[in-house]
Amino acid sequence: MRQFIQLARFVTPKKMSSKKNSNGGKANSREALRLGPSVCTQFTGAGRSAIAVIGVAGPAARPAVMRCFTAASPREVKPNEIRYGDWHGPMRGVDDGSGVESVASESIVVIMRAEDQWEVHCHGGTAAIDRILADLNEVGITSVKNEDWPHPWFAASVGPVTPSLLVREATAVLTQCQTVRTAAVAMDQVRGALHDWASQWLNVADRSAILRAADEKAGDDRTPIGIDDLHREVRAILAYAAIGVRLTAPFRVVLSGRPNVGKSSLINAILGYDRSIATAIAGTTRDVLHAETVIDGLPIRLTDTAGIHDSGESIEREGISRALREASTADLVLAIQTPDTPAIADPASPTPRIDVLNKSDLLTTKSSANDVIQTIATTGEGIDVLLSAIADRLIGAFPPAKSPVPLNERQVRCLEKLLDTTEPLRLTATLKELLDGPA
Ligand SMILES: Nc1nc2c(ncn2[C@@H]2O[C@H](COP(=O)(O)OP(=O)(O)OP(=O)(O)O)[C@@H](O)[C@H]2O)c(=O)[nH]1
Ligand SMILES: [Mg+2]
Repeated sequence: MRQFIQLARFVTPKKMSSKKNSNGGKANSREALRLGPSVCTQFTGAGRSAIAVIGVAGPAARPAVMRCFTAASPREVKPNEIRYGDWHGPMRGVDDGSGVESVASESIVVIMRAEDQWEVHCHGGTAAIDRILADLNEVGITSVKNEDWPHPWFAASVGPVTPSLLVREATAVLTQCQTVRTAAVAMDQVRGALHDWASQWLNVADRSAILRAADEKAGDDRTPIGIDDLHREVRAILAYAAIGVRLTAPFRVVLSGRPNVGKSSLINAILGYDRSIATAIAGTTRDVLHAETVIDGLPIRLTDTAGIHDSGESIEREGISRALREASTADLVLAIQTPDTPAIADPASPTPRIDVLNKSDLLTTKSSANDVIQTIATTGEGIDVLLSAIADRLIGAFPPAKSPVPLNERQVRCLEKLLDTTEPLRLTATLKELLDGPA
């Protein structure tokens, strides 16, 4: 769709608050440019961050930014030069002769990457970001999702020159990651880890080398890569699928144990604030309660649950069955016990578990158990060791740097399809589908 965008009128902050334009209220920006579609998107991750980056691209990028932004210095904007100034939004009243409306402004930084590619760097809070995007929309710039970003320059600066669907999907996931560790895995895919792996195998399949290799005798140096290698690599990549497809969701860590062992006190000690009610009365927590935090760069959702015991009372029974359900679907269970209350977690359960001996201040003799972490929730003792153990357990499952990792169900399905065939034409089609979607 073609759009009309009015030419920017450059006004200093002082003039912004004046009641009349310098030409007596007659607008000098009525001249309109016929321009192609221009778009904007938020490049930085979801939630709050220190600084947010908004991309603006297209033929209307310059006039749109200039209509909303006044640089501190009136020098001409040059490519890649950082320009500091005020974002005041579109100056209403410029064209209707009523004078210019005074609007609150944000201090921001603008960088022109190319004539039609601009970045606005602003405060990372959602209010600032939403306001700038809304202002850009008002001057005719359309908001798009990251994966729909039509200008390859962002991905091109970090990944393959023409981003494949795979890389665009990774870029979209990257913007949703909330911690450094999860973002690093997504960033590796934006840089082309899975893309390059799939492209290399596509070359091999294209040349029908896989069939030849399958026919070669084992140990023949001329054809070191074959279908078995491909399938082995696919299985290794799929082993990271569980992490890759939920990089944007936190790991679920559930505290489980009998009543009164200190589950709620522990969650409060880990979080550093009183999220959960902890009292001396057994049966205080009756329902499931969640709290999000970050441990060693990993997004974690901690879950406090009702103490598990035989109960005849219906509300408590419901709380206990919810507690058991949460524990059975967790990424990690913290099985809490005390010197006088044993653990109840099922040792045969496949859910990874860390055993915690809380109320270790009540130990009458020193415990020699190495595989149990001792804590005193009420003083915070042992909490740092517990945090390291949680991170170690979860990070252990993380792919090493630069590993190809599938980030969504579509990618996982394509990889699984590769395991179902040895036929080069089908391999070629599936690798192409992995890279760029169905033909
Ligand atoms: N001495 C000692 N007391 C603790 C410790 N941790 C918790 N407590 C106390 O134990 C009591 C029970 O703590 P909670 O955190 O409510 O225990 P809970 O496991 O959540 O209990 P329910 O919600 O009833 O299942 C409270 O009085 C806490 O102050 C500890 O490490 N040492
Ligand atoms: Mg509790």
